[in-house]
Amino acid sequence: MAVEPLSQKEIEERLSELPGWSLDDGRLTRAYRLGSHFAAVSLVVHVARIQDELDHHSELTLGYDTVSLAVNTHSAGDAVTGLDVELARRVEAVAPAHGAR
Ligand SMILES: C[C@H](O)[C@H](O)[C@H]1CNC2=NC(N)=NC(=O)C2=N1
Repeated sequence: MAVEPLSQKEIEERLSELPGWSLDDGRLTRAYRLGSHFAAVSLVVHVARIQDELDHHSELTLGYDTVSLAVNTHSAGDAVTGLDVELARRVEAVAPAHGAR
């Protein structure tokens, strides 16, 4: 299935419903802070499962108590698409249960 790049306006509309997410250097990005290193690892594992389910993968970075994501769609020429928004929404839905803020 071909995925189309979102326009700048479409990206801004989607971002208005994703607090904490922004467009940075052509990718949707968000950094979370967790309550411990183990909580951060746990969120990474959960995100990895979501990414495999969606077959869509961010650059996912683990710090001591931080988890950062940056994603665009390689198959759409590294544009931001609905797949990136879907991944962001799915991660937002589970992050609070890990104590992410
Ligand atoms: C073969 C596999 O489905 C593709 O390489 C998928 C995997 N994950 C992906 N992730 C992202 N961010 N963009 C892609 O185009 C992409 N393609």
